[in-house]
Amino acid sequence: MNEPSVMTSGAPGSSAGQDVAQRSANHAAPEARRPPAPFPLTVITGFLGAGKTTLLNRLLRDPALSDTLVIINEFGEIGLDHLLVEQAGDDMLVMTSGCVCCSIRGDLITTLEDVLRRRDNGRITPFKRVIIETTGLADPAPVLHTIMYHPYLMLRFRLDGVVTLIDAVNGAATLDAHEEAVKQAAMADRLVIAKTDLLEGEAGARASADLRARLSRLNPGARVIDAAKGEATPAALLDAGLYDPERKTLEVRRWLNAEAFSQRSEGATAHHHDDDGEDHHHDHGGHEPRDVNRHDARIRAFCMRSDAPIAPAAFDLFLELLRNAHGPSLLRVKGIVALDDDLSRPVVIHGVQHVFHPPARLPAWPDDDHATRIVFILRDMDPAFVEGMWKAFAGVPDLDRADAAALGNNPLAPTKTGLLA
Ligand SMILES: Nc1nc2c(ncn2[C@@H]2O[C@H](COP(=O)(O)OP(=O)(O)OP(=O)(O)O)[C@@H](O)[C@H]2O)c(=O)[nH]1
Repeated sequence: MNEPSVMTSGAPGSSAGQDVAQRSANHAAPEARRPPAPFPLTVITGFLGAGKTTLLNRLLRDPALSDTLVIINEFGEIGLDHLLVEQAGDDMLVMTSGCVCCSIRGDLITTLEDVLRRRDNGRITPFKRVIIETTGLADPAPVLHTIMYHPYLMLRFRLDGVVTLIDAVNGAATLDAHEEAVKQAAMADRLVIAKTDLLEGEAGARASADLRARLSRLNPGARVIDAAKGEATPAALLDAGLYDPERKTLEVRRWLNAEAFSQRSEGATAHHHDDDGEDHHHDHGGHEPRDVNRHDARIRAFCMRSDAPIAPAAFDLFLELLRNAHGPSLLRVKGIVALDDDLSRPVVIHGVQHVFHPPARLPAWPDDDHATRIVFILRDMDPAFVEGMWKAFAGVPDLDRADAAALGNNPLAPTKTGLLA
């Protein structure tokens, strides 16, 4: 059986290539020594009034979610949304101490630790899944960081996915006006458009198609779902993570969805879909915001593909540099990477801003394509910069750029004993 916790186990900051196969082998250990499987955790986000509570209400009526614990975060003193969610009691927690992206992060840790303790001690219904509904103003990143980085929570929870609600009527205006809304859409695994039933006639159909196209440009890898058409089912929204509990396998291809992104390959002419939806065979350099969708113009989504395997140490450095120097720009990074120490066993990576799961080694490639593929959703960052950095660390020759050997073995670099030593 494959390791279900591939993306959630291991210590923060550990180096590339932690061995999933080895940890899978641990599964042969007696039942008592097995760590409990981590609970899938879904984050539902979306701007104020987008339809989060309505969707949650509908989902909770489905028997597939009967063992779900819901945590609702409220902005402000009094939580009201729990009055709207029809199912209450043990399975529902309302956090009222503030916005999830600011003061509440510590509270979220305490809440999650507390529910685990109560569950482990048999004091609450044994939930099998957790859904967090964030306030409409929330940046989803800190919630994701909580379970990707906290040493205990990352053992007990695995991020199943981020579901972002967008209002079909006000969504475009909200995206124009609020950068947070764009970030929520760019970070999603599933994009749910609510209220399409309120759109009428040809103009409505056009507005709906425009919104879909805009969301797909912002976040090509996320599936777009129409709630009013009944598409927002548990099957469509849940189990969006790397681990497929149904098949008990790692669904790397589905999770990565690299095919949905425009590709940038080493040696090829830079090529990506820009925010205006046109293909461009050149780069725009600094990517200054320049059109009406000024927030969208800051987002760049692309897949970097490389046939050159990289040394584990060089890959660690590449990730470290990206994380430390450009963390705020990395809205979402997912990838499968060929390391040159073992070409048959790639590593998977997953990052949200400066927080990355420890890279985890897979027992084998998921398909015949053995190239490195990393999908990036960047804000205020040029894809060409990331690609250039990759080429430098992977040792891919490029015009006007020092290669890895030159970077690491420069005879003119200062030494302790001076240049003539
Ligand atoms: N017609 C229609 N109305 C909807 C739909 N989804 C939500 N609504 C309505 O939109 C309003 C806001 O929905 P909520 O589910 O409360 O939105 P929310 O995102 O939880 O709102 P906040 O918690 O305030 O951020 C409510 O009046 C809902 O009845 C939909 O698909 N169609």
